[in-house]
Parts: sequence; C-alpha cells; structure tokens
Amino acid sequence: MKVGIFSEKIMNLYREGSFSFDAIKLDGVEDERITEMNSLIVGSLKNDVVEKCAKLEDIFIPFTGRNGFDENFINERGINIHSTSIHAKFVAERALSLGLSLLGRIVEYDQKLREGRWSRRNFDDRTSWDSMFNKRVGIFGYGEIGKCIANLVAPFNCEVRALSRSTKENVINTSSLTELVESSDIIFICVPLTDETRGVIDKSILDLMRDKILINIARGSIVNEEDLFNSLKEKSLLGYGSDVWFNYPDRESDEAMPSRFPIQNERVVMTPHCGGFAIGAERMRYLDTLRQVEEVFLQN
Ligand SMILES: O=C(O)C(=O)CO
Repeated sequence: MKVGIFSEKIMNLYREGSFSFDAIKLDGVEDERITEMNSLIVGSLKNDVVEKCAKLEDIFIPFTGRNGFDENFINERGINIHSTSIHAKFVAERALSLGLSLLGRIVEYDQKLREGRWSRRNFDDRTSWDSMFNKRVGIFGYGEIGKCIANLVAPFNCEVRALSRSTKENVINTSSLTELVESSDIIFICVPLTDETRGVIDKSILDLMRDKILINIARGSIVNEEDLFNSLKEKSLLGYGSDVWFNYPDRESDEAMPSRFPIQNERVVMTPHCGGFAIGAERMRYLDTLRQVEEVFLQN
C-alpha cells in the first residue's frame, strides 16, 4: 500500500513513529506520483484529481468534516473515506465557550471596559447577563461533538434535546428542526455540511429563534448568511456564536474575512475556525489518522 501525505507535520509524525506502511511526501495535487497512491491523507480533493488517481482505495481526512469531497463521486468509485473525531471534546468545549460568552456578554463587557466604561452601574434587565443554568439546550446533529456538548452542559442542569437520524439515549429526542428550535433556548449546530443541510437554518427557522442563541461549530453554510444577517439586524436572534465561516481568506493570507457577515455586531461572538486546534489537538488528530491508516494496512 502506497500512502501519499501532503502535510509536512503529518509526514514528520510518520517518520517519528514506527508504522508498517510506506508513505511518501507529495508536493501538492500536481505531483505526478499521486496517480500511484492507494491511500491519501488529505483534507479535500477535487473530482478531477480523484479521477486521475486510478489506484486510490482509501482517503484519510485528518479532521471530521467531509465537505471537501464529493462523497457521491468518491463512493461510486468504491473509494473509502475515513475521518477522525478524536478532537470532538475540544470542538465541544469551543461551542460551550461561545455560548457562555454570549450569555455572559463577555465580549460586550470587555469592550466597554476597554473604552473606560464601567457599565455595571447601569445593570438592569437589559444589561445584565444570563446564565447557562437550567437552560434548554438543543443539539442539531448528535454525533461525537453533540454528545460531548451534552456532557459538558450536564453540571448546569440543562435539559438537553437532540435532533438526529436515530433515537439517542439520555436526551429528549425531537422529530424536526422546528420542534428542536421551538423547545430550546440555546441551539448548537453539529451536523455535517451536506446537500441536505446546506442553508437549512434559513429565515423560517431563524424566525423561530426570537431571543434565542445559535452556536455554529459545524460549517458556516448550514446557515443562510443573508437570513442570519437580517435576523441579527432586526435583533430577532439574541446571539450568534460561530467558529465556522461562509467564506475563508486565502490560505496564505491573514486578510479580513471576505464576507458581508456582520462582524461589528455585538450579538455575534466569533473565532477563526480553530475549535480543532486546542494545544495538542492537532497532533492527536494527525496521530489518530496515521493509526487509522495502519489499521487499514494491517487488515489488507
Ligand atoms: O474536524 C473538523 O472538521 C473541524 O472543523 C474542527 O473544527
């Protein structure tokens, strides 16, 4: 089995380890040796590249999301896709911290203090913060991350609801997105981005979120950007916490987001898609991916 690795960091971990399979470092998808590979460790691939790789049997993604691939196209060719969720607890922690910071108005208070304004003097119902305790939590997509969020909010005595393809234990199961949203105070988006989920959080759903908080650690495009923009502008949605984006800057640049997303909105708390990058998490993901390659190699 020939394994192609694009990432220098993963290649270094491969060299440091004692794996049974042979791996080579590829210089990008243009590298002609890619056509000889049976396996690739890669985050995304266009169909024309997959087509070139006639010997490809397995793709290993060093994170969870599979939206960098056309899964139908890949499945039709009998190629297996593997991904890792070993970092789910970190992404869940990021989701919770976005929720806590919106409820607790951390960013707003911090900004006011930096402007020299001690706004605690004016505390009233409008300026005081809300607590996570006893909140009704809705988890849209109850995979590894969703489960971790449910565990993290347990000490807050939250009532947890989930919307998932199958019935889940220890949570209240809901049967539609409408039911989940209507019966929750804070909603966590944890579903993968697919044709089915793209834009599913649209005006009709956001309209049900009056005075509720929405957290997205899955993929930006699960939410309709324009509808979100309007919901925040009309102050319908109480807050949006996001680690994931509609557009991303060029890989190499630190430019601001190429998005009309309301960055200057006090009801928004955001981080630059780093949920899976807690200290040590990247190494964990890469090692788990190499372990998965080894497992497939030993099975063959
Ligand atoms: O694992 C993933 O797909 C992530 O986006 C982590 O944040």
